[in-house]
Amino acid sequence: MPKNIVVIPGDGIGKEITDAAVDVLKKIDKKYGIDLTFSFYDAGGTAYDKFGVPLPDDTLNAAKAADAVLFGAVGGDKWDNVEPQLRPERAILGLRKGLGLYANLRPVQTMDELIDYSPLRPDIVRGTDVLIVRELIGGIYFGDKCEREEYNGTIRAWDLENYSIPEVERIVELAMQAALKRKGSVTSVDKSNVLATSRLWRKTAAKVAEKYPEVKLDHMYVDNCAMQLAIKPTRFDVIVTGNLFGDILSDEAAVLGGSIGLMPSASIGEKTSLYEPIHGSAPDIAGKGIANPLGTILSAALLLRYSLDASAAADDIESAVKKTLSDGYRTADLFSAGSKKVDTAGMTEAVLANIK
Ligand SMILES: NC(=O)C1=CN([C@@H]2O[C@H](COP(=O)(O)OP(=O)(O)OC[C@H]3O[C@@H](n4cnc5c(N)ncnc54)[C@H](O)[C@@H]3O)[C@@H](O)[C@H]2O)C=CC1
Ligand SMILES: CC(C)CC(=O)C(=O)O
Ligand SMILES: [Mg+2]
Repeated sequence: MPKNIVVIPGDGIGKEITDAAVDVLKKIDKKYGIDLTFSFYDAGGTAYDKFGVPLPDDTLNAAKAADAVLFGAVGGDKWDNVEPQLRPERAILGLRKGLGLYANLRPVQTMDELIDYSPLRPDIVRGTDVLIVRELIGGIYFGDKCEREEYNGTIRAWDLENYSIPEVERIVELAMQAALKRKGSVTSVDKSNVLATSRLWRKTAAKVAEKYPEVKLDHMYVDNCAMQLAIKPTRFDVIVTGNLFGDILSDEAAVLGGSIGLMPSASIGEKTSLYEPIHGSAPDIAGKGIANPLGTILSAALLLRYSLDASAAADDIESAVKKTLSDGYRTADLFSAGSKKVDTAGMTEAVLANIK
């Protein structure tokens, strides 16, 4: 049975990086005979320009029916004045909600080959291996919001943060399960000294943890966590947190790996899963052919492992990426004297050459 991969390039560098990952998947498919088929759909500003909506029904329906979704990124200054409900970012939020993708897994590792690319000291980042488990379809990104209302003689806007016990339970369960296969430690990150949602989060996390005596749970405030990631990242194994905090902490943690362009993610939930790099559409470099495709290529590896049960193929891609980096190939975001500077196409060719 062919496996149908729905590819949604989106905006900005989205097409450049998903093209690269599809080339890698095609080569892997030839080698392992997985029988992949690819179908391409619009989303984001690109879809808004064509159809007047950021997430056409066709795209959402195709994603729901797919074996897995590979997503690039959406957004860009061009659509800054579009009304909020039609902004490009609604496409990725709508896909996450529509597919029930409540968990976003963002692994961050510092490879020895890239130790010098972090702005942090090598002795601080060496050995970093963190899995950020971010709740993805709740919290402030999905609560009621008001763009503008009169209040006390002025104008205000607001966004509502809410979490229910089942929403917290299922994400903490997933983090606990992940920790069992890793170093057995979970840090639950919140702001329970201030926020009601965080107090519910913390209590619920502690309750779930009672079922996992072999996992060590600790709680940390998000402001401290942001600092600990910069001064002692190796203290973390699994971090579980809400939608907003997870979004911010994972961009920060990307610095530990060398570049945001390297960071993959898997969004999983009720049925079809979606795979995307953690970065956005990078309008500042879009169309130049210089984006780092490795975050998307590594997301394709996660797709093979989690959605298609093709672990050997996933390992193969990850080894090819490691070898390419240890051979010294670098896109501009990681370039320094002495390494071999390549553009998106050059990096993709180098990875393909390492899949024998
Ligand atoms: N999942 C998604 O579709 C996401 C979309 N966005 C959207 O993307 C747009 C741009 O947002 P920004 O805040 O600029 O974040 P961004 O992640 O797109 O870019 C931040 C910085 O990282 C660089 N960068 C990102 N990916 C790179 C890659 N693969 N290779 C080399 N350099 C890379 C960019 O050039 C830029 O300097 C916005 O419209 C935002 O809403 C942002 C995050 C996620
Ligand atoms: C564009 C946002 C909705 C998402 C984001 O920044 C992310 O998922 O990392
Ligand atoms: Mg983000």
